[in-house]
Amino acid sequence: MNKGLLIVLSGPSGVGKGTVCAALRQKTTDLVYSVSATTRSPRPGEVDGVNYFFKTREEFERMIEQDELLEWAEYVGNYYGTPAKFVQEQLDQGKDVFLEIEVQGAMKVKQKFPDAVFIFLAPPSLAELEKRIAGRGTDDDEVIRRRMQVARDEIKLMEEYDYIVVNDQIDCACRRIMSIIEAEHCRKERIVPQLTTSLNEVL
Ligand SMILES: Nc1nc2c(ncn2[C@@H]2O[C@H](COP(=O)(O)OP(=O)(O)O)[C@@H](O)[C@H]2O)c(=O)[nH]1
Ligand SMILES: Nc1ncnc2c1ncn2[C@@H]1O[C@H](COP(=O)(O)OP(=O)(O)O)[C@@H](O)[C@H]1O
Repeated sequence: MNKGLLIVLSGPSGVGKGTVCAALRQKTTDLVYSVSATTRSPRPGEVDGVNYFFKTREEFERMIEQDELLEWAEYVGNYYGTPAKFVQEQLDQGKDVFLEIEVQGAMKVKQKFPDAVFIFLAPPSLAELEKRIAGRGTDDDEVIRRRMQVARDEIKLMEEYDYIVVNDQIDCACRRIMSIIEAEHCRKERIVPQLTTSLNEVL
């Protein structure tokens, strides 16, 4: 078992993962956020090394070959992946690491880190999801159509997750995620090994 908690948040495009993560960042100081590598072009305002590490396809494929990624996936025509070294270093230091990734990648993390915590951020409805993707104004009609198609398949995998948080309101979704993390820290599998020293007379 890792010293820190690995928390994986997934959910369909447009459900509000980025928005909820930004709100979580403001409310929590004790989570470390992994920065992914991607071949997608930066959106206005996105900064290399902050939002993503922006890579060419050749650079990304080299990272795959050199086993630098904890997981990776191809999503709507682009590669996305989690740099492994940073995540492992933080977990080894006892830090809780937060990954915001799509569903195929989350399933790969599940194979490598069975004790990670998997949270699915669900939309209140498909109509609301489409409204949010379109309302964001970053994708053309064809990309919106493809993201909605992928979303249907992603929602089918919801059962594979430990927790489902409906993103009806940003603050409520954040509160639920923070409660899940808090509860996971109290799981006996995690806490008993830490208590064996302090409670050694009875344990
Ligand atoms: N597997 C995997 N998915 C990622 C990673 N980073 C981001 N994603 C996911 O890739 C999808 C597309 O991300 P992006 O292009 O930023 O669009 P948006 O999140 O839908 O606004 C989202 O579902 C992200 O959660 C990663 O490192 N690995
Ligand atoms: N709870 C919510 N209620 C209404 N709109 C939301 C909510 N959460 C996010 N949004 C909006 O939905 C759109 C998509 O959110 P975003 O965070 O970009 O999604 P994702 O990262 O999952 O693709 C944004 O315009 C955002 O402001």
